[in-house]
Amino acid sequence: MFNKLCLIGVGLIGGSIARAARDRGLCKTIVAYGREIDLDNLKEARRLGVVDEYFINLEAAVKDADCIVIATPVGAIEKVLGELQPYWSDRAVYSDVGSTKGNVVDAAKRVFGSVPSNFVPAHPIAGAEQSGVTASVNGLFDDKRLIITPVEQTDPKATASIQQFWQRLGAIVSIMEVDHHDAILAATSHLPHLLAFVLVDLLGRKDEQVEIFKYAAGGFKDFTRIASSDPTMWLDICLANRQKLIPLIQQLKQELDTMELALENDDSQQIFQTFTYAGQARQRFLDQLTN
Ligand SMILES: NC(=O)c1ccc[n+]([C@@H]2O[C@H](COP(=O)([O-])OP(=O)(O)OC[C@H]3O[C@@H](n4cnc5c(N)ncnc54)[C@H](O)[C@@H]3O)[C@@H](O)[C@H]2O)c1
Ligand SMILES: O=C(O)C(=O)C[C@]1(C(=O)O)C=C[C@@H](O)C=C1
Repeated sequence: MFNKLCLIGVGLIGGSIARAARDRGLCKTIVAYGREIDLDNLKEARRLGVVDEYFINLEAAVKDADCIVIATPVGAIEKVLGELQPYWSDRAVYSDVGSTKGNVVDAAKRVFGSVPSNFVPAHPIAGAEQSGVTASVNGLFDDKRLIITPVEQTDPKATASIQQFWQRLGAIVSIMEVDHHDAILAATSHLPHLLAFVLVDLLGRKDEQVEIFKYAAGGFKDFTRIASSDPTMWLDICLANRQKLIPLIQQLKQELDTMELALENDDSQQIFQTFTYAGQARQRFLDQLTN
């Protein structure tokens, strides 16, 4: 599909894109760009054969690349776009994988005046709590969703090219408005991560934390897996999407208040109804996953 794929940032997601692209023979050459502080990770990416070559010089990295994917934390994307601007090529298609899209589109507007027609914002809804190229895996995107959020200026040909790329990487592609993407993902990804971080923070500060964790098992482990996620990545996501996240935190506080009151009043009906409805709603989610 592409002659040269350049990944700006080759961590869990960038590395998994490279692996899938290689597996499926989608690109002749795959290279990565990183900063000097990323050198160990870049060397590891080369050693593992995830990329053919790595660069700490951006001009050399993007030279002759016909697809450039930004796979850094979302807080770094504006800086990366600024650095890419002098080498921006009309012959290439550009994309990103950031977990939030509004801030990426705003960053592109600030850097370029308007979103370049060959920049196609995208977000794979697949990942893990680990980071770095050593956490990258083959098949991460197989049958997983990927959302593309083109804007008015986006060239339909560039959108089609990124759509085809992700389909051939194994993903199920949807197209969505930027704002809608951020609202949906705030609910199903950003709020749960914030909750997991806050719960473990609360328990981890208690005097009896050693004992608490000693007797914690599956339920706690399942609920808190995502609290092991990278703090920088999640700081960036939560700040970038705070407008959508804050109203959800407020609704959650109300729901917790309702539950507290129900417990105080021994209101079994209210508690049972909530638990039953939640179980049914989760079943609908599971059914959708398998269909
Ligand atoms: N981890 C997930 O589950 C997941 C899922 C979907 C999307 N995302 C999004 O994908 C992006 C990457 O996440 P990840 O999990 O691969 O993170 P990661 O930490 O594994 O990889 C990010 C890489 O970017 C590099 N980097 C950071 N700043 C840079 C800069 N200014 N210039 C060049 N390189 C830089 C880092 O050295 C690192 O190798 C994030 O925007 C994240 O929101 C993550
Ligand atoms: O499974 C995980 O550990 C993830 O964090 C993956 C997950 C999520 O489902 O919330 C995290 C962030 C992404 O933007 C997309 C997917």
